[in-house]
Amino acid sequence: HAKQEPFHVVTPLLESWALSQVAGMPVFLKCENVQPSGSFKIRGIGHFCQEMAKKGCRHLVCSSGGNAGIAAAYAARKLGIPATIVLPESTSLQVVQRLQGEGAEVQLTGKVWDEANLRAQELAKRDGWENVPPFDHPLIWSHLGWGPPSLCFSLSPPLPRKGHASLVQELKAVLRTPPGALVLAVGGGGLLAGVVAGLLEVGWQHVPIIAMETHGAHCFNAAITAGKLVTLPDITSVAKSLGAKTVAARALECMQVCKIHSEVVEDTEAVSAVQQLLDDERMLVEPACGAALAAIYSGLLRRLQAEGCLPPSLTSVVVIVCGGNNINSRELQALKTHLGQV
Ligand SMILES: COC[C@H](NCc1c(COP(=O)(O)O)cnc(C)c1O)C(=O)O
Repeated sequence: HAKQEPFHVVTPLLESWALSQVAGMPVFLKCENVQPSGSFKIRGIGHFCQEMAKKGCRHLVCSSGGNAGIAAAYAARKLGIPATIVLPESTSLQVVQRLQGEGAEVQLTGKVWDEANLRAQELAKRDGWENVPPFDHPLIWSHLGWGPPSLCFSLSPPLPRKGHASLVQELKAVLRTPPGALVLAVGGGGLLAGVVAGLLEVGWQHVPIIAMETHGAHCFNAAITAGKLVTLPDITSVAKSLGAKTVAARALECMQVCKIHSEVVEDTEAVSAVQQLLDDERMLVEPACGAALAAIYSGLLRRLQAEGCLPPSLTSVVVIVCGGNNINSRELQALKTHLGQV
């Protein structure tokens, strides 16, 4: 096999004057919203699909809240492999049309991602298709995960970073010195696991991570509080792309490797952050991404510093703008009306 180029692109790291004013320190935005599939997902999903194609996979099936599905459909088209994407019935027409535009077959089933995932697993079993996990697999993070992260990440040879971990390699190439903190959103925990893999790889495992969720999709925070994996009764947040009811086990294991602050914001704060990023930087992202931005816009970062959870002065903070396709101007207006934000 000739060396296959990854399907993701190197994304801009934008120093945001507006967000730096709000935070009182330099804020860098890692703009994963400009990935070809509309979110960071293509990093891990693209790598997974390329590995499956090498093994002769003949049909991909992926369950998704939308963005992993679009990444899988995009990768499948590039690989010339048929793809079936299974999503919750609440999936927007915009996402369904994008998936069909990528040539994928779309099946809508269940109220939340977990139910769509059961259907995808059935199809994979019945038809011998390869199931592309949206967040819970070492190839998505970029590692053949066996044993605790500290063991498997340190023992393995320094590989060219693939998967979601490739994002951290790009941060190192641009920043050279580590940021004071790194902010990201958590749904099933794949982005978190990939970023931790990348931080270990570049020797930045001491950089604190602020792991953001919205209330009603806070499966990671609930697991930390319980000290074990727990399953939320339902997903009640508007940030449907964070809508996994149980976080990946690897996300909890990452607590042993990096300093992770798990924080939960309200839907109103996440949607308000979406609006503020649009006004400040002229980029429109999903409420799932707004959850990460709310760490700055809601004053949470400053609060963590005031409470001594973070150093009082930080050289900089990187926010992963994860992007997402489940949004447009009409949907943003509908969300604001639904949440009582004029
Ligand atoms: C139900 O959905 C899970 C997954 N979305 C995950 C997701 C996340 C969280 O990433 P994770 O923690 O799941 O790796 C953040 N930001 C955006 C825009 C996302 O789409 C999906 O698309 O299937």
